[in-house]
Amino acid sequence: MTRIPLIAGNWKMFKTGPEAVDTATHLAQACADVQNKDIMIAPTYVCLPLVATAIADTSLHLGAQNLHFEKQGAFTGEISADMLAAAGVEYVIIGHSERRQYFFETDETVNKKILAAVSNRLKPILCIGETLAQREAGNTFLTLDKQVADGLKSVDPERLQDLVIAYEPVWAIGTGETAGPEQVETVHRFLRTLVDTKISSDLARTVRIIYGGSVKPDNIATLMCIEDVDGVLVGGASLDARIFTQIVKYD
Ligand SMILES: O=C[C@H](O)COP(=O)(O)O
Repeated sequence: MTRIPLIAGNWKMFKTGPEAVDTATHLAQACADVQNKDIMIAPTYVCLPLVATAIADTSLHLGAQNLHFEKQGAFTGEISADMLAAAGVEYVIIGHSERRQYFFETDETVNKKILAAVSNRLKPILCIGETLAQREAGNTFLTLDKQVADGLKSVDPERLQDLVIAYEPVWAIGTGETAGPEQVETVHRFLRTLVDTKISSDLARTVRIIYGGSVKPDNIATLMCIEDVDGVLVGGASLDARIFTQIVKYD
């Protein structure tokens, strides 16, 4: 089973519209010759239509950083899945640890968001990861098991064909700390086995499991050599088109 690597950039709350268009345009030009890799960028909501236009005739894919699970309604400040789809969005990041930590997202709301995403043919990137305290308490696998099981609860596996799972140890995000290759290999193998045993063997073969947490040009090759690592979710190092291009073109 060949899984096309996904190199995804999460721009978090950075860049104005013109800055996002400029970075996306430079990235698209620099990566025009890249084959057999999916490159995705996720700007802020207000930049989505601008970036969608800027990358329309390029190989780049567009993602959003969040969504609301309701279709519409009195939810001030929120955006629904079908609004994202109508804006040209293809992927959506769900359950990022910053959303869980600062905006009190739970596995239950993550689950509703996954359901809303797949109902609107958006490709969900389910973010999971243990905190340092959970790792030190020996609860890494327990934490990840729960996040996957609860996050994907009651979702028909047939609708998860485009699912991406992003393993992002919370202690490695924006800290310069990267999980060691053995740690990443062990967790990714665990996650694929988990999908196999608890959800579907077919899905276990196709699901892309990507790594996030201080990915940089100097560690990307090591990470991508690891079995069961199907790509990366990059924060800080995706903000500069030149640096992100080095990550995309790691080989
Ligand atoms: O979504 C991306 C992750 O939070 C990783 O961020 P980072 O590459 O800045 O550590």
